[in-house]
Amino acid sequence: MPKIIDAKVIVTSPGRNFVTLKIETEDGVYGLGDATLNGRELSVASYLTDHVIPLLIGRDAHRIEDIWQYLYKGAYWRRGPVTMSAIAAVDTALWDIKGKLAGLPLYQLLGGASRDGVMVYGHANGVSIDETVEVARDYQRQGYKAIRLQCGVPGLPSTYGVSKDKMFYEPADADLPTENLWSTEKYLRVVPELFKAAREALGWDVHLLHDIHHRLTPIEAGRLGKDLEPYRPFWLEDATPAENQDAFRLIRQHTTTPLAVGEIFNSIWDAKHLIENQLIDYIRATVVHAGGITHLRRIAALADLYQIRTGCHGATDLSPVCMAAALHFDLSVPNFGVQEYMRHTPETDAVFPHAYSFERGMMHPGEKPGLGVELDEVLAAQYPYKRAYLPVNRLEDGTMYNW
Ligand SMILES: O=C(O)[C@@H](O)[C@@H](O)[C@H](O)[C@H](O)CO
Ligand SMILES: [Mg+2]
Repeated sequence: MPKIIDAKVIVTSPGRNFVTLKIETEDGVYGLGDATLNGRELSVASYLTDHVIPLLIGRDAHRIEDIWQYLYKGAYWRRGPVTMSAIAAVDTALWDIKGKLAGLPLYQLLGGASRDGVMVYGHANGVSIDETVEVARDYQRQGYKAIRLQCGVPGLPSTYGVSKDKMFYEPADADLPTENLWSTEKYLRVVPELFKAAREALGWDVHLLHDIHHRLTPIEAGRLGKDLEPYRPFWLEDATPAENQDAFRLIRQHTTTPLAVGEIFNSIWDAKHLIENQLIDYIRATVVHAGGITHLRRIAALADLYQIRTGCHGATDLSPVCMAAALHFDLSVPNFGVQEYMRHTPETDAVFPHAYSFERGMMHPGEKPGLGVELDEVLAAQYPYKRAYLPVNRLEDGTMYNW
């Protein structure tokens, strides 16, 4: 058996923080797993170093399911983003090891390719409608088949999704949380105008998406969904906070615009009611925050029974290790929908050399055994951890709100 003899956590910040688990086996094969939890990174690093790594030493790296169950059931305290990101990192690293030992890219172990490539969506943003549409046009020229549109809201100094750098979006931008202002009324006026302008400029042969980022009540989301129907959006993302899964029923009663949710979900229990009641169309749970490849496959299998497709989260805080894992999953899973792709900076890509590639709107995980991602530890050591928080949001009267 490939016995686990060592494991360690590597924290590096090549432009942003990443937490990576590296597991080594007796025969010199190692695997990597992403454990990055944006703005709360060191809690997962500690969970792994102090509480998980001692449990791994001496185990058979091939027993992925058993180790998953051991860490999930054995903790007694189930679920939660810290626990599930830590379990995800172990799970991903073990799949990487299994692929390397088999001499096969991971997607082959997951049943082989179900498609030729993975459709991804890019994040087009600008302070104004015109600027956003111009950036979207640029994505279209690069061959993107799906584009998410986010623009500034007139009257608000800043909002989710709009960045100074048009190529790289990074919300965790400060040593203490940046405070943003929010007005639902102002926002609801601008988004239909944005979609109208985008359809006029880009035509109908491109999928257009939008992220509400948890900011509307169900009835407000129903109204936005209805207002956008003439422009046929591919999806509306995170329309309302999903702690109350039944909130999505109210949105559904008012619009046929497809709904996507789940980037902050950490287990199948967060999605069970949404899926079984067909309250959503796309499930956005991803490898690192939802218990790894093993658990994500379980979520996708449940979703498939209800014709719900996958749309994995893929922002910059999901490391190239997670991106690679997601692409192997996407290529193999029967009910794939789309994959988010926010480019990493060249500094990040240099620390994590990888086999996955992008061409004309489609991505492929590559043919290297395992995940096909490396971690240059010498380079990583040059970028020490730097505290960085996600922003917070307040209404114009100062009330704390959802970011
Ligand atoms: O869909 C997305 O990409 C977002 O909602 C993210 O930018 C999200 O804000 C970050 O990943 C938070 O860490
Ligand atoms: Mg989102």
